[in-house]
Amino acid sequence: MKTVKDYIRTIVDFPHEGILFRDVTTLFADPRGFRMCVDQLLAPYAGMRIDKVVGLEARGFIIGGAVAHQLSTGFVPIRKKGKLPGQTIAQAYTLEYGEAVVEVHDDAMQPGEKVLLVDDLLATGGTAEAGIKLIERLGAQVIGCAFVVDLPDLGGRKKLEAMGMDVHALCAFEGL
Ligand SMILES: O=P(O)(O)OC[C@H]1O[C@H](OP(=O)(O)OP(=O)(O)O)[C@H](O)[C@@H]1O
Ligand SMILES: Nc1ncnc2[nH]cnc12
Repeated sequence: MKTVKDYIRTIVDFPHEGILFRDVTTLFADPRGFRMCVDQLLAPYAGMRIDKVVGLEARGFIIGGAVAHQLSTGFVPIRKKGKLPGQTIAQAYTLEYGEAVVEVHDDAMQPGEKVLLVDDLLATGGTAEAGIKLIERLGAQVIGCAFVVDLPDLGGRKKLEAMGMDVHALCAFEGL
């Protein structure tokens, strides 16, 4: 039987030379693959209190919406700067290939709420770290960080675990 990893395609030299881009669109496009992905992302959190699922732009929205629907929770987007219409708080971060700022609506989570953070891929962990900081600045608590892909050589898992986070990933690719 195919695994989640089997559905993920690798594109060489995208978006820059030297990057092996792990493309989850082929996983999301397959009905068995997408269901397997959502079910496996959720499995470790069975029976736990989760008030909100937070997804990181852009591919984290695809998974996060499906996960939130399955859990019957609300969904909150963390977006790149300038996209959210209401009052926001912002957090800067560095990426594998660049720098950026992410934002969340300042009323999107309440103090004490339990949050599951989801994204397609963990590389340096900069994006997820920025997301965690935004969630914590609103007084909510990250009970888990779930990813489809981990790139362990880029150190994201270690960074998040050093912050005390519980990290769950469905598969890993060695190398950059
Ligand atoms: O662990 P990091 O080094 O922070 O990298 C991981 C992030 O990079 C990718 O998003 P990207 O910033 O390319 O945005 P996109 O999903 O909008 O294309 C990926 O979807 C993660 O969000
Ligand atoms: N190698 C990679 N493949 C896909 N998305 C990424 N985001 C950061 N690094 C990536």
